[in-house]
Amino acid sequence: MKNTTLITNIVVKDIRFPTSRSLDGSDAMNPDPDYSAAYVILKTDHPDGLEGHGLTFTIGRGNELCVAAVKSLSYLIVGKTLESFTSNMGDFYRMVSGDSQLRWLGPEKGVIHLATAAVVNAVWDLYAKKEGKPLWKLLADMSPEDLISCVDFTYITDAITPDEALQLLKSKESSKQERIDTLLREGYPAYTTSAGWLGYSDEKMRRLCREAKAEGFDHIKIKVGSDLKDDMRRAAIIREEIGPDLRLMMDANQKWDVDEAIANIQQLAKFDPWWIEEPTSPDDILGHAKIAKAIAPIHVATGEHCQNRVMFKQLMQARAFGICQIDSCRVGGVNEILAILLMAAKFEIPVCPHAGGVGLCEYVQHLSMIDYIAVSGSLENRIIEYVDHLHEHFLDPVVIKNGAYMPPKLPGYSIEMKAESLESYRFPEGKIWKEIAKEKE
Ligand SMILES: C[C@H](O)[C@@H](O)[C@@H](O)[C@H](O)C(=O)O
Ligand SMILES: [Mg+2]
Repeated sequence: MKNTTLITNIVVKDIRFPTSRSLDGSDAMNPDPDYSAAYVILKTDHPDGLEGHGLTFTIGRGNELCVAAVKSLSYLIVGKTLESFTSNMGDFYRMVSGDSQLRWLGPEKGVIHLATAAVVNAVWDLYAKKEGKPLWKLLADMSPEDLISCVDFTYITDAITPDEALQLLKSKESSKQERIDTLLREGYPAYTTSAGWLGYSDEKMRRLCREAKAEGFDHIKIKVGSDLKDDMRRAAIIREEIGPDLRLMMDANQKWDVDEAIANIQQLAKFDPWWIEEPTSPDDILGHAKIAKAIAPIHVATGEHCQNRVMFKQLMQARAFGICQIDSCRVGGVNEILAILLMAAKFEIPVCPHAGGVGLCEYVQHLSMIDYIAVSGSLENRIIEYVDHLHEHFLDPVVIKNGAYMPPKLPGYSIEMKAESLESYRFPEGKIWKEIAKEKE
């Protein structure tokens, strides 16, 4: 029997969920998000019909641009074998992110990089399925040398060299099993954003806070950045519900200028936030550094719009944030995430992934788990975002127990959606969107 797997075709779908109707996911910058995915299926000649699935997250209009960008990248993938990629994952990443003509659209940022993430993650999903392991376990079973070979160190060697990274992984190697056992027993701690979306009424917020507490969450995030008076009022309600001991985080979704952020956070400080997220433009490294200095010991958190490892490097070098929020499909997929995890471990900055979107919880649980098992080796001040939306569309949805993510068991990257969901939510032809169009007529 041949043991190579040929990728015969890529299918790309524009999948959108009408979440703006219930204001799920709403924040000061994004008042009406429709959680969406440019969804990729790698078809293969594997006798069991193995497929690699991946997606990149957007919030509605423009999702078709990511779909088109995936189509542009597909010539790099189709007609090649999985094994030609997995024999050197670092070269594979450089090949996809470095195409001599497509690179002009980035490099490594914007729509082309979102599309890169969908494709790269689909290849990792296929790889993990072929090996019969969940992605976190596939990575956990790799030697330090193999993990390092997945990483593109281009432009980051001034922050971490391949040799330093290798030593870091080696120092954690002998104790990996203990941490795997901890995860299997207790899971990875989570926080919830589901109570604090900006569009929710006070009543709904109060009810969701109580539910979150009862479910075992001890960290809760709320949206701010609309109007300071209203932010203060909502923060007071939440504190009243959760009491003084639970940790409260605040997310401004890039609403403020630098000095405005400092002034507003100084007011909000009376509600004792643990971090303030995306206080200003995601591209403003020095602005974040100024804010971080002014508001300490409150931490600055950012990353969901941080476009690549080079930007993360600068945020770390400038001590511009205290919490690193990787996003599974904003940067170029698993390979680039590993680069960021390694830098964060070296700079001793906790990684708390962003997961407010469709499929992001399913993705990032694997990333935090590999961070704990093999890279940082720590759970201190580390917590994965959880949002309670759209999990029912996935074949292997996240399992939360007592406020913690339990390690996925099925092979792959947990991102495969049910066939019926892919059909019904296809934009604009799916049943759901046809109904919405009719209502509007
Ligand atoms: C539009 C989205 O729901 C965002 O509000 C969300 O990703 C958010 O920033 C988060 O931190 O989860
Ligand atoms: Mg956020």
